[in-house]
Amino acid sequence: MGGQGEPIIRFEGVTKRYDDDTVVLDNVSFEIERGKFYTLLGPSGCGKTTILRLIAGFTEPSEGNIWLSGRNVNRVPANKRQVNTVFQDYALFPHLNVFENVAFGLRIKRLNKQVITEKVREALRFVNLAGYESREISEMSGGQRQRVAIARAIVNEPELILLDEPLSALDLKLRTEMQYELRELQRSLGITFIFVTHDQEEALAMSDEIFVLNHGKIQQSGTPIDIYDEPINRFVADFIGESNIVSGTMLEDYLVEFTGRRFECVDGGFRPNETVDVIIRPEDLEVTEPEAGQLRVKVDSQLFRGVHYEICCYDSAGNEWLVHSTRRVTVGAEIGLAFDPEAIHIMRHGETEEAFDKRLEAYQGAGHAE
Ligand SMILES: Nc1ncnc2c1ncn2[C@@H]1O[C@H](COP(=O)(O)OP(=O)(O)OP(=O)(O)O)[C@@H](O)[C@H]1O
Repeated sequence: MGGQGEPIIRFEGVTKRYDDDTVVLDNVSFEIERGKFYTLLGPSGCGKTTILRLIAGFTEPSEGNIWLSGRNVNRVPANKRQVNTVFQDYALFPHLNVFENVAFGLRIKRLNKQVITEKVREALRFVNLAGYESREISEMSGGQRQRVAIARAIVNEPELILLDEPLSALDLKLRTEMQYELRELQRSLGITFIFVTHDQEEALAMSDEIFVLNHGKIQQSGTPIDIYDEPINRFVADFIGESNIVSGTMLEDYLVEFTGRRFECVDGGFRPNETVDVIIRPEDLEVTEPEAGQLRVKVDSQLFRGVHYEICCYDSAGNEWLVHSTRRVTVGAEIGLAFDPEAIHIMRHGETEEAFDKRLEAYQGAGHAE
């Protein structure tokens, strides 16, 4: 096994192609550090499960290399890898009780009886299921089954646990509880978790690092705050939360034009007069009197959402603006919308992280600060 500084997983130019030549992962490279909670986030079919299957060894890359703790595992079978997977349907054995489900892997390893009992009890304590040892799986609720599946993974003391949409079968309340519990469990065990979900709120709440995927490519990776605050392209901005996205022109560094007006912003590094996507989050727009805002819009509809009103408006060019405001407005009225330069996020249309990094490097190389 590699040293502490070594990433636990490294993908280098990994492409996965199926027989009919469909490319489901396209030249993907990333590193996973030890002891963190990672999330693979993206819409259905974007390649999340394929990445987990490649890590676990259930499938091989068509091109590129995969390293686990510094060792190339391209041809290493699943049972020779120190990886445990928690599947969406938990894949528990219905004919075995809770204890035997958790003990299964240890029995295969032929550990002695007393060691098995101790380890299973400890794993069940960790997931708050002490006392449930002799229960049948059919007598357990969805959330409890989920915990059994996790106990079964952690009892093997793996360095890495892969979780493929493990919360998707649970109702909203239980799901939120389990999100919290899983996060706490990962922190206290210090094991690397790689969690797959298509739910952006879940990803934001749980992760140290998120990889946003689309069409077999990593669109952006970073902390939840990085990804939420500085989405790299229209896809990420849209996928990660509600956003207002309009077309604009970058006139020069820190000056952008959209809706026929010029606005100061905090982004640079674009070509003069480059067409860009301009993004402003609904919560960054403030409702003002019509003449006091930078934008003048007409209110089309308003919904009460508990913590705020969700207001849908249109400007005179026909652009839709979604606003989250604690202030109630009148449908049909004209209002103003105010925002800070920091609230304006500028993106090159369809730009990937790789292209973004190159652009930023060139920009900084030309003597600009970030
Ligand atoms: N054995 C296979 N043969 C051919 N195509 C496959 C195979 N397995 C997966 N695919 C295709 O690969 C693509 C990516 O699948 P994958 O399961 O990785 O997506 P996902 O992001 O996990 O989606 P979901 O959220 O729906 O589970 C899909 O278009 C899928 O149809």
